[in-house]
Amino acid sequence: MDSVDSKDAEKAVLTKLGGIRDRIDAIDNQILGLLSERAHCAEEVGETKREAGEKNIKFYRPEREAQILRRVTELNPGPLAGERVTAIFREIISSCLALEQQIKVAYLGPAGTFTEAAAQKHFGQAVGTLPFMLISEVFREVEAGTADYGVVPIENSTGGVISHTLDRFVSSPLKICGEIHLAIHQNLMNKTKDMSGVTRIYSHEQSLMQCRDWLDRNYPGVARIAVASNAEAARLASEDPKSAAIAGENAASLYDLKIISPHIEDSPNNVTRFLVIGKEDVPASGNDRTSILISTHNGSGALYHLLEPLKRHGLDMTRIESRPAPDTHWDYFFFMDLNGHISEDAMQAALAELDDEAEYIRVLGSYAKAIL
Ligand SMILES: O=C(O)C(=O)C[C@]1(C(=O)O)C=C[C@@H](O)C=C1
Repeated sequence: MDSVDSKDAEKAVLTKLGGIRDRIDAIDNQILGLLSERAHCAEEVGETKREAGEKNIKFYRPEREAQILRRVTELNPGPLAGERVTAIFREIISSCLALEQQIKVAYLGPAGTFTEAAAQKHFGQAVGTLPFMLISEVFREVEAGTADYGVVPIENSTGGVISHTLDRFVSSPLKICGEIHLAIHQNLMNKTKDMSGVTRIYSHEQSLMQCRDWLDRNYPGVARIAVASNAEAARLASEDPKSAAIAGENAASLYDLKIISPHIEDSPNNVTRFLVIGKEDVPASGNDRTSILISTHNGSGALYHLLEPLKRHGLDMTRIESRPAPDTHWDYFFFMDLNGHISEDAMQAALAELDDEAEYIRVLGSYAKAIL
């Protein structure tokens, strides 16, 4: 191609791009107009809720949000992935909710942890988030009303259950208002991107466990040091060139660290489940889970008697965990997750029978199942 031809070709590309960009500008104008219209609707919803003057007005409606997100994901014609569409609509709803009320969400910190990422995934960027260093502090802040909701980890697909969270439910009056599933990607990071002089790798014990095989293969001689959180690990690595950290991308950008090896978790399906805790009961969304806390007398067939009514009423139990009771009165508490909502007939009938059978039973919450 001579230079005249190549100039013509370049011009043609620019003309074509210019045309497409004009279309994008026109679409953006429409999106902006529609966003503004939606935001006005949210303001109207807020005013209507205020006018209704209920004592405990619920501006945040997790069941409604779940329905919206499921609907748009189902309708999504592509080519954007469902997960991307959900994330975009989450932010729209988050910004609309902020027009109604500024809610505060406490989470297991510090900033840069996966729990922060989970809180942002669920509530969007327009809510105020407050980090606390202990799971019990997150519960306390919500119980005291300093925060409206809390986000705490409950289980990881590799590391198992987070017993601090389960145990806290035994003494707390709080309810479970939602769940969040977050794909966890662990990354090896340090200040220089050079591992030659590194003698220590810091991380949370759960993260070290999730990367154990990878570390055995790649850094068998480097000491692994468990610290309070991944973010703390990143902070330590940012202050010491002889150390590295295993943490999420949030922590890398927060502490200005460079990622040496991304996605080093042993299991490609490494997911952590988080719970949203609050003071309210959540109405049914159409695809819900119910968590209960139950204890029974010790004795032969005790657990069978708890499970039998569930089977008879056709309820699926998706998880059962046992924890020792904090006093000697009962031996064990069981945490059960059941498919369905407390307002459904089968659930009510089964729980009424369990109430007769059990020493103690409490519904921790019925809430929408996690969305993407
Ligand atoms: O439908 C409501 O109740 C609203 O407040 C509107 C809206 C939304 O933007 O769609 C905002 C916040 C709620 O958590 C749920 C939905």
